[in-house]
Amino acid sequence: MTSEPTGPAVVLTAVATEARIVTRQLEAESVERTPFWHSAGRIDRREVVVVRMGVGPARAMRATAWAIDTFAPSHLLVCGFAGGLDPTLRMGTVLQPHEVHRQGKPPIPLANLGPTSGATTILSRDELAETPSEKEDLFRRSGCQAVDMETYEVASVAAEHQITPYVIRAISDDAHTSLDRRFMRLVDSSGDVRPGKVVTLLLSNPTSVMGLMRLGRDATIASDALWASLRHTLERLSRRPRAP
Ligand SMILES: C[C@H]1O[C@@H](n2cnc3c(N)ncnc32)[C@H](O)[C@@H]1O
Repeated sequence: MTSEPTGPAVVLTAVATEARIVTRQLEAESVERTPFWHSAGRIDRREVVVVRMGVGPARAMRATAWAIDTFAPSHLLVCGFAGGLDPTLRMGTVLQPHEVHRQGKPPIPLANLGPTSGATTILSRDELAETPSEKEDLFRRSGCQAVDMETYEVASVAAEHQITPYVIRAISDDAHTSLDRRFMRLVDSSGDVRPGKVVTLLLSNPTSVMGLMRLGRDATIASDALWASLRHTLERLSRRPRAP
């Protein structure tokens, strides 16, 4: 039996929109921008640090190593969006996968709060899964219900420190939806929206406003569901040290 770790719960996010879902609920004490944007404070009296890793596996590895070294977290959580691969999953569905997969590597188990309805797995890859046919193909080959770009690296770095992360992801683009690459360029590598790029896109392609509005609506549905699930998880964590 190890003694209960005293550090904060660290919530790892990729893009600014994901971080904001948590920071707007945080009684924040501090915000720092380097080496990774992070905000420390309290949610329901629990110490929480929200870290913005940026998008993709390389940043996820560096941010996870840095967060573990810096905060000695009592719990590590990954919170954000995912693409749906299973065609029955709808926009805003929240998943707490029990295992993360990556092509050519062994699956890594994830922490779970008690029995969940059905075993869910998530696939991490280097790129976005953009079109319905690409998602269908990934679903057939991997069997995973959802896809993202950071969870595998977070879990593998955490495992080196004997930590098993909790992963909470909401479907922001389901298996029937195409993600428009132009919209992803509106976000820089550290997960910030680039306002200049938004204006350029709208001027060069006025119809893109429809896509932007849909993206905004989908993100709102997913955000509300994600926060509800994260809060519930944080409440239940208080009775458990780290992870099984
Ligand atoms: C865009 C951000 O949200 C996650 N994400 C959301 N949708 C997808 C998708 N279709 N493919 C891959 N990653 C996705 C990634 O993890 C990334 O950080």
